[in-house]
Amino acid sequence: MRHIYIALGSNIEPRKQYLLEAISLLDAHEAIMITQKSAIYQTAPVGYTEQADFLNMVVELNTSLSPLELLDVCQSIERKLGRKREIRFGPRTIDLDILLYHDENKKTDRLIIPHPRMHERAFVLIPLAEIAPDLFIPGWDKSVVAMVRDLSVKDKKD
Ligand SMILES: Nc1nc2nc(S)n(CCO)c2c(=O)[nH]1
Repeated sequence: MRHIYIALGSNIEPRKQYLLEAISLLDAHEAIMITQKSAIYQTAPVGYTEQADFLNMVVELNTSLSPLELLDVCQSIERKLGRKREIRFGPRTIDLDILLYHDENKKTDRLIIPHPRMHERAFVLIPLAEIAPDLFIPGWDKSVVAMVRDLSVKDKKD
């Protein structure tokens, strides 16, 4: 089965509501079907640390949309939920990042898949391992996968 994974994040209240609304907007799209949702994890900000904690999660979906068509839908949901791109890595109402699109590799000025920073982000890897424990991620060794899978059990928030 071919799968697509999207990471979601929010650190402007009401964070959980923004996550749930984004998922419902994705699932309401006629060409998108959400097939799995991770738990929601509260995570300390990485990169730009002078901001509030995030709520993060990952969803698995199937779609007939192309990667760029899916990106257009994600960006329209971000706009609809009030995403303002003031500070590049700053606070946001909602963030939707395409992580993996089947086994496609794509590098354009709009979209790079697999997501170029997913391998260094526990706030992505832990929810992803929770819903796709057997996913083979190039560049990962088994010990990392086992550690991340253990963490995903311990750190679930709800
Ligand atoms: N914990 C955490 N830190 C982050 N830093 C940035 S930028 N972001 C936005 C990622 O696109 C996050 C995030 O979603 N979660």
